[in-house]
Amino acid sequence: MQFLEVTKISKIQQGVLVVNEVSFTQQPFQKLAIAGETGSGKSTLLKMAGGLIQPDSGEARFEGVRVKGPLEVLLPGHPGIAYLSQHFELRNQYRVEEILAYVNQLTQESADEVYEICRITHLLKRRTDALSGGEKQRIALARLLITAPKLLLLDEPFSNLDMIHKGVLKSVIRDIGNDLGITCTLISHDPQDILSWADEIMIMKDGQILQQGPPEEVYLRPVNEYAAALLGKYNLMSPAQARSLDGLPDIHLNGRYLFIRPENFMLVPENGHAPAGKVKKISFWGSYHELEVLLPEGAITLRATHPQVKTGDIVHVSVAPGGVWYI
Ligand SMILES: Nc1ncnc2c1ncn2[C@@H]1O[C@H](COP(=O)(O)OP(=O)(O)OP(=O)(O)O)[C@@H](O)[C@H]1O
Repeated sequence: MQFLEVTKISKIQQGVLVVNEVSFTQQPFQKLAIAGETGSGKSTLLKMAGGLIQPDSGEARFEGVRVKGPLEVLLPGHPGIAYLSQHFELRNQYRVEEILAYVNQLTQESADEVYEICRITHLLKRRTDALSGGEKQRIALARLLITAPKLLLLDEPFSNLDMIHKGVLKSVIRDIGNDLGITCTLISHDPQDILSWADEIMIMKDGQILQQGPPEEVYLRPVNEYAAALLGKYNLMSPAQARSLDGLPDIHLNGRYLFIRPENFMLVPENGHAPAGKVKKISFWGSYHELEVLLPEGAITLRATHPQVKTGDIVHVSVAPGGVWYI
């Protein structure tokens, strides 16, 4: 029996097939992230998995039992599955502790642990109209967690949060998995949110799963340019442009496009093999610099920490072992 098993699930919205026969499974404690361009069907898929949207065909099974859609139950949703929407609402004019007490299904001790994990203990006496967006988000999350779900579906939880609140929420989500033993599924546009967190990434396009695999695999070996672009900057060199790299280890001019992430190019001393190029542009990104280097057959983007070069310099480049993929 699978923890969550979605089989050939589909949804038509206003005549458009927005989720198209999608199947996937999730194991207990497996951190699953879903990425995809806006409108690719991520939310619709998760809501169907959580019993919040009625599928037109196919089904989701949670711990072996079919998840009923909203047309089949009085109160939409599944008691074991919590869904944190992008558009959550907290009722105004209440104190935080009142809102939480209303839904709490845990012992006070366990609820207090949830409040600690969600970093909201200091907010319990506050009124809900006296909270920042990030604080509201964490309270909405705590409110779901004290209903004792086994699976938590997080739909773009980081949107509209600044770096500080985002950092706090990321720690909260990590602790939810580790300390509360709740399995999480996360939708996010931002590669920084999912690459270091997920065990498995699912890339969606046009209502279907385009690629699925561990973060490193999806990041370094995308099936196409769309999947490549979702997870960060990249170089895609046509067979003609790739001739600039002829002679470097691991480079095979096989008529396909060469895919290389910027950090997999390296600046190296002249060695007779490494192609030379002129530094066209340097930009500072905090923990690294990004260089645009003009090779004989086209420009590449590479990342370097503390590069001792300036615009106009001639540099030599190589490719890190395992850093080349062919699309
Ligand atoms: N209730 C609805 N009625 C009509 N169309 C809908 C409805 N809900 C979603 N859609 C459409 O279905 C498609 C998929 O929407 P969905 O919200 O699942 O995508 P998404 O990948 O989560 O997008 P985003 O990242 O912008 O949230 C979109 O084209 C959207 O406009």
